[in-house]
Amino acid sequence: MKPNGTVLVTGGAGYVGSHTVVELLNSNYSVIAIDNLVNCYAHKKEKPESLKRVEQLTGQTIVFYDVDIRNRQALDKIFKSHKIDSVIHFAALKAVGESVKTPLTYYQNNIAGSSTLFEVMQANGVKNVVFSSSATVYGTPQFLPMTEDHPTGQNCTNPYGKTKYFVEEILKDVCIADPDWKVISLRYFNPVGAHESGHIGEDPSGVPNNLMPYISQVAIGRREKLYVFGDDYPTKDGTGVRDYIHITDLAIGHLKALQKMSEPDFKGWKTYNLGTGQGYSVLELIEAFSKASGKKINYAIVHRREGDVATSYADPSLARKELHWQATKGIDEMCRDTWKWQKQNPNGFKKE
Ligand SMILES: NC(=O)c1ccc[n+]([C@@H]2O[C@H](COP(=O)([O-])OP(=O)(O)OC[C@H]3O[C@@H](n4cnc5c(N)ncnc54)[C@H](O)[C@@H]3O)[C@@H](O)[C@H]2O)c1
Ligand SMILES: CC(=O)N[C@H]1[C@@H](OP(=O)(O)OP(=O)(O)OC[C@H]2O[C@@H](n3ccc(=O)[nH]c3=O)[C@H](O)[C@@H]2O)O[C@H](CO)[C@H](O)[C@@H]1O
Repeated sequence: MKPNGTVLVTGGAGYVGSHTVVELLNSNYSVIAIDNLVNCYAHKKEKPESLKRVEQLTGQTIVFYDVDIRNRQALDKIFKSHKIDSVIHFAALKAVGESVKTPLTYYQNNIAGSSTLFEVMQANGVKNVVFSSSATVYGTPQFLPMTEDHPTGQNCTNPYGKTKYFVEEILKDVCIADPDWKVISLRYFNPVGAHESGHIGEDPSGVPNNLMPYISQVAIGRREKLYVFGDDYPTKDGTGVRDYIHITDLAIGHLKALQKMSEPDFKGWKTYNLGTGQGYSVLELIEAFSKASGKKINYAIVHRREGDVATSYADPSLARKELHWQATKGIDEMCRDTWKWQKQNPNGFKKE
């Protein structure tokens, strides 16, 4: 075991999980990753490709279990076979549109799955957890920039967003019932980019729902053009404005949360925004990506996407003050690293 202890990472083979595992290994944590492979690529059920790449990058080994967080017995066995100090809980389904069509699948996976995980943790005396939440819990912004005390839950327009809100509420109640629990919920704004090596990155299956991977697939020639969802918003150029954050900055935020929870006076439930505090429009992102890649990004303006807001960006000052965390990478690095990953892996993790 390494000096900083052992972290169980659920959903460790996914986009945010794999980048966080790199930073954990590089910072003297031992890692046990679990994933049910529902949204990551594994050749013939071997260790997921993302984690194999993380092992190559770090020169270290990751203990991996192909386990679903809803499988109580399998989880319990893992907790009984290792001395686990903390959990970082990424495992979830995350496609907004899909969640509207199949809400029960989302509630089952994200809420029942999380509550099973917390029960097994409690039974095994592991009571430290960092939870992957999202700015989506704020719903339509009532003021900007959004601080952590912005109301949550009221305007969550889709089941995915509600699962994040409900799991936060569950964790608050767990902390009230048992003061030994230490919980940090990190509300991510818009994670983009890739590890600077280009070895790991975001690998959406099918047509990307999110802007950055879509732009990047246009640049590499996998898609003909980007559809810009609306240019009539009350923003600088009429297109939607978001707070994009580099995935490595986001990953480091999880290490800062673990450090915070290890302080002797830390107790209960806390939440922090992870964003840069800076908003960029769709057209600005297209321009930055064009510059980084040297490619023209073809696009067409189409109607607004249902459920989208005009502008969303964080007030990240609480994380700066209390976690001593601050985003260090700007939009040019986000585009540069996305492009490096895309160029080196035109088909993502799956070699075709
Ligand atoms: N990427 C974003 O834009 C974003 C923004 C805000 C919040 N989040 C949250 O961060 C977390 C990680 O997101 P990501 O972008 O890495 O997604 P991802 O899909 O790349 O990673 C999630 C991983 O969890 C696994 N998984 C899903 N359900 C599981 C289950 N029942 N048991 C075990 N493994 C399971 C998937 O196979 C996948 O590898 C999620 O909770 C997501 O909701 C992501
Ligand atoms: C409604 C929705 O899906 N919300 C999710 C999406 O938020 P966001 O809608 O903030 O992220 P996104 O990357 O889907 O869109 C960013 C901006 O790009 C625009 N855009 C996006 C794709 C595209 O093909 N064309 C285009 O114009 C979109 O209208 C928005 O103004 O992703 C977040 C994580 O990063 C969260 O998971 C949100 O819950």
